Amino acid sequence: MKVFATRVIPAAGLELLEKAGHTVIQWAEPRELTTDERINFCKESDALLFAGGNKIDRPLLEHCRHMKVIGLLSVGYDNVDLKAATELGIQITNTPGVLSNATADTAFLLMLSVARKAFYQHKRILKGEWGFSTPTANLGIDVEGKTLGIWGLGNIGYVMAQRCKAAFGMNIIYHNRNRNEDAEINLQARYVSFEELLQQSDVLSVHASLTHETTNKFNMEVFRQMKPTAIFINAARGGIHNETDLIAAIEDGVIWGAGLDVTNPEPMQPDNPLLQMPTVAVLPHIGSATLETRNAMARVAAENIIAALAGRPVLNPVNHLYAL
Ligand SMILES: NC(=O)C1=CN([C@@H]2O[C@H](COP(=O)(O)OP(=O)(O)OC[C@H]3O[C@@H](n4cnc5c(N)ncnc54)[C@H](O)[C@@H]3O)[C@@H](O)[C@H]2O)C=CC1
Ligand SMILES: O=C(O)C(=O)CO
Repeated sequence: MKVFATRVIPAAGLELLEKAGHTVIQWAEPRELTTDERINFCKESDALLFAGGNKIDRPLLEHCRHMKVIGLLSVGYDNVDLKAATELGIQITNTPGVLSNATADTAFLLMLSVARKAFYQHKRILKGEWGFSTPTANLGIDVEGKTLGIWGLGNIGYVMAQRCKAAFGMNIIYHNRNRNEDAEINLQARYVSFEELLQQSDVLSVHASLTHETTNKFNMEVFRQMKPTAIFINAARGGIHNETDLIAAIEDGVIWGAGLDVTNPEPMQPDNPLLQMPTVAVLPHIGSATLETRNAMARVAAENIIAALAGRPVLNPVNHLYAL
């Protein structure tokens, strides 16, 4: 059968699909597909492997109603209208677990980069501003022994907490939709209210999915409840924080700084004021972008598609999550 991939996909996934007898058509041009191109490819294909691009909305899904499955090359499913897909009988699958380590590593990298103003110091060197150093110049803040607050303690949040506990003996608090017993037992994580999370966290790392509940959650009213020394990390989705409020919060000293792997919109424009701030580190959504992880994600996405096309149950369905 014919599988259309919206980008060139990692070899591990391609090989699995081809070994299962499917023909994979990959969009290899360095530009976004037009709406008509997307519709035409979907009409001609039996499954879609969504590896990036514009939202899979109801109008596109109407052209995919003959498909058994759309496999996402991501764990996030906020870019799909799950309700429409479910109503049209199309299974949507994602790639949970295999990308947790790489994404948590990115959050960890951002945390240290902000605490030590690393991106800013790098830019100073590039501009020939190494200059005359003194004992009171270039000071960052320690994270050793401080309190890490995780908002959304699922797969990635757990690994971030684990890494911060092991490396820096950080005290872990969290707020989530449900309690996480593993984290409470193994990491001595303490469940707290959202308000307490804001008040107690020295580093607050966001790992919840983007939903109608989490959109714009971190706004000025929320930043004002945080410590003036707090570091805000978002390696989940840019829509969870309000960028205008984040800029103002850092400029006005409401919080210390921010590390972002995700922005709203993406890409962030080069003249964005966040990019000039000493206590800000921004990455271009590379959370899961390691060779090993992207191959693992491609394998999972391919296995889901192969199962659905063979009439077997898929491994990672997400249709049921649309009401959350
Ligand atoms: N930067 C990047 O490249 C990547 C970003 N992500 C993002 O990270 C998110 C999390 O991924 P996983 O940890 O694998 O998902 P997960 O489903 O294991 O964890 C998400 C957690 O957030 C919690 N949550 C959801 N809504 C909440 C709310 N309103 N209040 C409190 N907690 C809430 C859930 O209960 C769950 O425990 C994904 O949805 C995706 O958007 C994922 C992978 C890579
Ligand atoms: O998996 C996701 O949700 C991503 O953002 C990219 O890996």
